Amino acid sequence: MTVTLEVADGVGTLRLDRPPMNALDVATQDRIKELAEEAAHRTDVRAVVVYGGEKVFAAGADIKEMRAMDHTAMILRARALQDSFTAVARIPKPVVAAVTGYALGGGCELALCADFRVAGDNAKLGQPEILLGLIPGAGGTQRLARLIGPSRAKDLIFTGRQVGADEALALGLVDRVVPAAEVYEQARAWAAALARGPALALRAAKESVDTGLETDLDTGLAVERNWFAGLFATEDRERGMRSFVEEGPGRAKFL
Ligand SMILES: CCCCCCCCCCCCC[C@H](O)CC(=O)SCCNC(=O)CCNC(=O)[C@H](O)C(C)(C)COP(=O)(O)OP(=O)(O)OC[C@H]1O[C@@H](n2cnc3c(N)ncnc32)[C@H](O)[C@@H]1OP(=O)(O)O
Repeated sequence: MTVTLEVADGVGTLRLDRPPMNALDVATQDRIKELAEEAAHRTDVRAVVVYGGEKVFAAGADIKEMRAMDHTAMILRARALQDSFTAVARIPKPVVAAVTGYALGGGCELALCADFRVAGDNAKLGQPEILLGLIPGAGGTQRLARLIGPSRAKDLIFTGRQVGADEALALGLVDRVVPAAEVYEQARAWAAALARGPALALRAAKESVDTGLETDLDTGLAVERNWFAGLFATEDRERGMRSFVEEGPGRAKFL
């Protein structure tokens, strides 16, 4: 199976394994959607790591498969492709991408669906679709511009150039750069720390920030205030405020 979901200690690892470069064919894209939806609903999954293995995250869509496609086939396929990646972005739990080696095209677009990206010091990211006469087709034009700004996103999309880990960190495309051998370990540790947090408050925070990026300010503020008020009904809120009052500041933190 090219994609699996392994769950341990509250962390679900969405693992791509389609040698040699984790090229994303249709079957893999569909499987990513299925497992993202499973991770979203499983109560034993409180945070997620997306991982392609020690050597490569994903080199993008399977060009050999795409080459056989005609315009009609892609018209029929394009929405399902975006939906498979949006399923990852919509997981209502913290998601950390563990980026080893190449994350190109659809691979970079998959990493953009995570909340955070930990990159190995040898990682190379980019959207090289322009070199194929295409543009990113799995959300990259939207998510990259929202993450690093429109002009930086246009630079990467117009040129198709790859950026190394240090430049990706400077751009804000990745959040942490670690030795290549430690990528999964560090990404999982981050996810595990978040998995210890108040699940509903984390869901509220993610949905409020993400919805705000997709709508007008008034709607975003409405989402925030509804969640803020709603969280007053939770046990986590009771416990958090009780521990502050009875045990002092700092007791409530979980990270
Ligand atoms: C109804 C039917 C539908 C069917 C169609 C399905 C539609 C799917 C649509 C998905 C669209 C996603 C949207 C996305 O925006 C579009 C893309 O992602 S386009 C692809 C973008 N990626 C790239 O352009 C990267 C291409 N690869 C490279 O540049 C290089 O391989 C590399 C990653 C820089 C690594 O270089 P090297 O280290 O030199 O290694 P090789 O080049 O020799 O590669 C090793 C081996 O892997 C194969 N390979 C690498 N990348 C891909 C790929 N993207 N697709 C397929 N195969 C790939 C390469 O051919 C070699 O294979 P080998 O020769 O060993 O057999």
